[in-house]
Amino acid sequence: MFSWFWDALSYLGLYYKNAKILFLGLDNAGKTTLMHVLRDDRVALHIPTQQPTAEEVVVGNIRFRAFDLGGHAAARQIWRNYYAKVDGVVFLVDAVDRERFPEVKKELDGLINDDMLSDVPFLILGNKIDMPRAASDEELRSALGLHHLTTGQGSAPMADIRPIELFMCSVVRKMGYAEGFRWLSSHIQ
Ligand SMILES: Nc1nc2c(ncn2[C@@H]2O[C@H](COP(=O)(O)OP(=O)(O)OP(=O)(O)O)[C@@H](O)[C@H]2O)c(=O)[nH]1
Ligand SMILES: [Mg+2]
Repeated sequence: MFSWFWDALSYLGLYYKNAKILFLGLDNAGKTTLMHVLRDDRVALHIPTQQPTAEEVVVGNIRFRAFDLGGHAAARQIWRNYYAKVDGVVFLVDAVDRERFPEVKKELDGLINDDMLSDVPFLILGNKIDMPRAASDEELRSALGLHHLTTGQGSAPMADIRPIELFMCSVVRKMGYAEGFRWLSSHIQ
């Protein structure tokens, strides 16, 4: 209802949704790099994240409170502490590191099947496509078993279906993730 009104406001940059999103994924996937590109519009060097950090970032018409959680095995133990009242998950994958695809799949399956996240949209970002060896969209879908899980890149709300979709990107080249965030924002109430 009145969607033209909200569209007009967001066009003018006057209306922001507020959303809590989590940046998850294995260590070295690019979560902190993405966080800083969104916040400062620049690529900085990062050491592996030890302590979770929260930042306010604005993408399109959404003001996100984004939580950057470490991805190494010990850090994954505390991911669950952040699941309450989450509006969206951004799950980053290093598309170059094929050896770890099984480990990625295991973690992603665990998240997708977690009761606390059962209504939460998942934006999966296949990162580092600036590297020539990076897996293609198709290869990554196969490796992660996404073919029967993803719900399409359209923005139309789907009744009773939890949105999950893969977008390929390069955070350092600032390519691809904006489409993903636009998709995610269209699925956050
Ligand atoms: N080639 C390439 N490298 C990237 C890209 N994004 C991130 N990286 C590199 O990947 C490495 C890991 O990035 P981080 O952002 O620290 O990864 P993280 O997911 O925060 O890792 P943890 O904090 O350990 O969980 C860094 O060397 C980044 O420069 C990208 O789009 N392309
Ligand atoms: Mg990090």
